[in-house]
Amino acid sequence: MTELEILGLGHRGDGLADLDGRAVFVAGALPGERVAADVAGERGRLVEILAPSPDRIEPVCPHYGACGGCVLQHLAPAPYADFKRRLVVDALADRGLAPDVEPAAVVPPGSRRRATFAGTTAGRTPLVGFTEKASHRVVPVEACPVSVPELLATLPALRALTALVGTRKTALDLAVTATDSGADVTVSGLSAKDVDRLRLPLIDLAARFDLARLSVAGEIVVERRPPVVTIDGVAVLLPPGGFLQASRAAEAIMAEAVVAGVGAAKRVADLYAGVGTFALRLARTADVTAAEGDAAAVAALDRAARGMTGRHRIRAERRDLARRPYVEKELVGFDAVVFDPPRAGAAEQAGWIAKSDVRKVVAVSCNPATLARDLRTLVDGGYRIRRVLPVDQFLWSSHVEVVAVLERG
Ligand SMILES: C[S@@+](CC[C@H](N)C(=O)[O-])C[C@H]1O[C@@H](n2cnc3c(N)ncnc32)[C@H](O)[C@@H]1O
Repeated sequence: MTELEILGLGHRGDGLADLDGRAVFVAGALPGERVAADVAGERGRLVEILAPSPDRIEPVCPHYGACGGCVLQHLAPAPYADFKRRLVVDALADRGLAPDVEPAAVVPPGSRRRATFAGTTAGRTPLVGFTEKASHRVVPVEACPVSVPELLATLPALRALTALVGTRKTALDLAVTATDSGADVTVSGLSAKDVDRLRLPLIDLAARFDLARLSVAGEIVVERRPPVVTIDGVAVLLPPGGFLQASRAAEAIMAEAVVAGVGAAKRVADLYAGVGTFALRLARTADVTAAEGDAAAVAALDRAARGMTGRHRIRAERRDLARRPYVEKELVGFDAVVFDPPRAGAAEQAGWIAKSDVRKVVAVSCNPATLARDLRTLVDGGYRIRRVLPVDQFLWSSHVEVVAVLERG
């Protein structure tokens, strides 16, 4: 057992101590605390809090600590929001960037509308929940203060589905989105053969639990109601397992920052557009070219765009932007570019934007490290960072979204 003084928080939310000149990370410990820990390598297992921080609070979730979903429920709201902001400040500083970073906008509890549960069995008992931190073990959950009630209301259906599938070596991935028309459930970890074997009971299960749609192993097994989400008043029919911002509240904050960042631009490129979270809003004031790699998302956006009235045109294009980014000459004529890539960022694409004459750029990202790399490229190309807004979409996790607005000159 070793006594440690906790000096700060690491970027995964663990307490950070210095032991004879080397860093030790202690999950559950807070800055300013003195703790006893079992240390192995760079990890310390918290055994006892000898002197607690005044910022320590009681976690709201009964599964906190066992479930690997949340890491910072024990930290008071103000230092917690500051931690999220610091993640962004530090990532930018690592690339030599020091713009003003606004306070993090934190979403309320109970606002997450999509989650991937894990389903397994213990004997014949189905267990549905989230996995433990750094392990495949499933921690069954009854509550999840992060999620909208509609997500939790699917737990009985997910348990019945897991029981129906029976014992397997690896847990099922049960992705659920709470849509305007009910739960959209997408199961992976099964084969087409499993679907053939279980088709009728799966259809029956979807009816019994009133699921809007159930897709398994890439196939829509039953669609009882089209799973629709409304984006800025436009109905979008979601493709199974397609991307959607995890919280409607976060989506609203991010979209407002994107629309304000684009400002009066009349021709906008929305790159990595998904089903149109930003494009549909931007089309209120601008012609939008929306590029996205996922064919089903492009089709959904195209269909939604055709259904809107009183807005500008959206041209939806399927394109792999990692292999075929918008190059300098294709960017001519756009007043603004929005890009919102996956975690790996948009290194190539940012390189081309940096060479372009586009006046305004809005970068949206769920990974501060790759965002910082891409912003560095843009700044080196002559852009100035006008705004950086961290958005805490993934409550009590160590993840953060960011919207950054840049302008040429
Ligand atoms: C973080 S999501 C953002 C989607 C959208 N902007 C939104 O807010 O809903 C990233 C999107 O990039 C798409 N994507 C991933 N890799 C891509 C690639 N190489 N080329 C084009 N799109 C890609 C994904 O399908 C996903 O829709």
